Amino acid sequence: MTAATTTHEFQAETKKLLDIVINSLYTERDVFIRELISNAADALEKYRHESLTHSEEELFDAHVPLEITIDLDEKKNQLTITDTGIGMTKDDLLANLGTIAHSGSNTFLTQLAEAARQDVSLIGQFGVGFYSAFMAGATVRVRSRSWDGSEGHEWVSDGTGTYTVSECQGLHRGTKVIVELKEGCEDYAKKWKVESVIKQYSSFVPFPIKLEGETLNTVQALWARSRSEITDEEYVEFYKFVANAVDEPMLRLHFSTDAPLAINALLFVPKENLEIMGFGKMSPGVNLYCQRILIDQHSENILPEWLRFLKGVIDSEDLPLNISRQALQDNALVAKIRRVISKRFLKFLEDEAKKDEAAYLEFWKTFGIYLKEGVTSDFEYRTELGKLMRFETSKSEAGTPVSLSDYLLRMHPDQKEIYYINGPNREAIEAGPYIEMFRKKDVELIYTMEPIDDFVLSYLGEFDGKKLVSADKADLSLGDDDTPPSESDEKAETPLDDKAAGDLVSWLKETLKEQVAEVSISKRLVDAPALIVNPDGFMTSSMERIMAAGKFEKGLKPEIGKKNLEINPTNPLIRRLAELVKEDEVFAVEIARQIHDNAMIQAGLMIDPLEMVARNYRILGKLAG
Ligand SMILES: Nc1ncnc2c1ncn2[C@@H]1O[C@H](COP(=O)(O)OP(=O)(O)OP(=O)(O)O)[C@@H](O)[C@H]1O
Repeated sequence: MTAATTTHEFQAETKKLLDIVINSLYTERDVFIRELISNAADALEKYRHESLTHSEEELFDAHVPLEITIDLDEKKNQLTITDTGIGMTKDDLLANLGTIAHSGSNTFLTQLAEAARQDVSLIGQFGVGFYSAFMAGATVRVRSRSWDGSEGHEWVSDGTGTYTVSECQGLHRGTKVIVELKEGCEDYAKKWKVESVIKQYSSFVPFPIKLEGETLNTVQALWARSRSEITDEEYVEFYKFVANAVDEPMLRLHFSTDAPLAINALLFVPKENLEIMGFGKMSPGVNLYCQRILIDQHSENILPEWLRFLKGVIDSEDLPLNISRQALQDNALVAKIRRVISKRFLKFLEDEAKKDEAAYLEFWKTFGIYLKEGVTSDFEYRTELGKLMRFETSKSEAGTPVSLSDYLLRMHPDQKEIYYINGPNREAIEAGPYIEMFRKKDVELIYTMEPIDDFVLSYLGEFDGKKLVSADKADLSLGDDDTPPSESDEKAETPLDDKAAGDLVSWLKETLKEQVAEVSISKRLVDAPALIVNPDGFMTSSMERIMAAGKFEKGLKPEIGKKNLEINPTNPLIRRLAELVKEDEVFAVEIARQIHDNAMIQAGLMIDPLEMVARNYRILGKLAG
């Protein structure tokens, strides 16, 4: 150390991260070698990128080969990883190795702590990064010199609370990370151990990794090789490398095109969906290459956001090598590649489903939510995505969703629309009033049981030329014969006569004028006394409920638009109500309000249950005498 040594505190989040790394993740220590090699490879990629856009005179140490060297010293119990990459200036050291680069680092920390608690093997996918060095290191020294040739510096810390930075002369370009190993970590100074870790995690690093003079990896771009030459094992190894995964992928797509664009893509669908497991929104997992040179890691531009669950590599020779990351955002060529690959991937899923529907359903269960997100956020792929949607229906088995194409095959010849209804689960839907007429007429009804589903179907609008219509729509018609059961059904009650029905409707309109927009005689109810339907042509009850819940969370008063009430003139309660209006109007009002509330509950729209409970007790009290 020279006199110019300065001491610095780690940022609060960094301290927390170090604490997790040192105290909770020690069972996964091997990871630190992978993380440091991956940082070295990133630094080399960055240097290579700079070297493409600068002349040799502008580059410090331009002649030094691009590689990663690992040296071990058993006597000193020490492991050193050196790269000839872009290096860091003093400011870079302070900014990068004192703070956490992640945006939303607090959320990240909570998720990481949770992952450490649940299953430490998940942490690889979070990328703990440089700080993982402290899993095995008692002291970590980083000597670095930037590609701009400014003086080098040394950063030193024992990971507890502070670090020092001092000038360090005579360094080459790049970074040297010296890990002075803890007691119990002696193996990381032994060749057999380090070699096995590198072979397991880092065989696809695109720069030579030299361990004590011996090159361990064959630098290769797997995706650029022909499919027939690649073994399944190689694919799996590569997947583990790009996805930081420990298991095998669920699906794999490797394809290349020459026209209209030269693209080579190797994409994987993982087995698990960390996002639905509660680990927050995933960042994209596909890296963009041009002529086998990394242009954009975890690229946000090369695929639409809803395909963020994919891992892998996309390589296109058509992109300019020196394109900057900012320029990728609105580059027309990138947009074109995005379209070609997204369509190709969706076609792949369609083919997979044709080959093996059961296997596709596994995918659908885990990742279907992203395809639904695609429907609601990306108009472009609606037709393709429509074919990939799966829902349970009145004719599917419970737990086995079916495609819209299956639905079409079973449609009645004169049926013009595809129908769906939302509910919390199959039982609730089947016990509700909306399904009655569909059951009677043997018309298949799709059950939308996820909150997002009605939005998805509403965005889809139609499938194969048939409109998608919610069964809670007011002016729904299932064909000519809309009358409830009559002669054919022996148990059927005689309906109210027209005059009595008309009077009851007028009375209900007046009595419930604060609650409903319209009251009418139902053409679709079979057994239930009443149901709520939507005069709104776009929103379904489920959509309104979600919007209302959103408002409620923001502290705003949720408002549900007025609905229509349909009553069933053959239902005994409704027929009795018509008489009760004349005998005991006060009580009739209570019953009418309760019928309305019950129908609202069945529509999933009950907002103030307390008022209803009070009324319910009054009715029970009266009945009990
Ligand atoms: N060998 C290195 N050469 C140059 N810069 C480095 C090197 N190692 C780390 N850095 C710098 O330090 C930053 C922080 O590294 P760290 O590993 O903590 O996070 P990251 O690599 O950005 O993210 P992650 O590891 O989660 O992908 C890096 O972004 C990089 O700028």
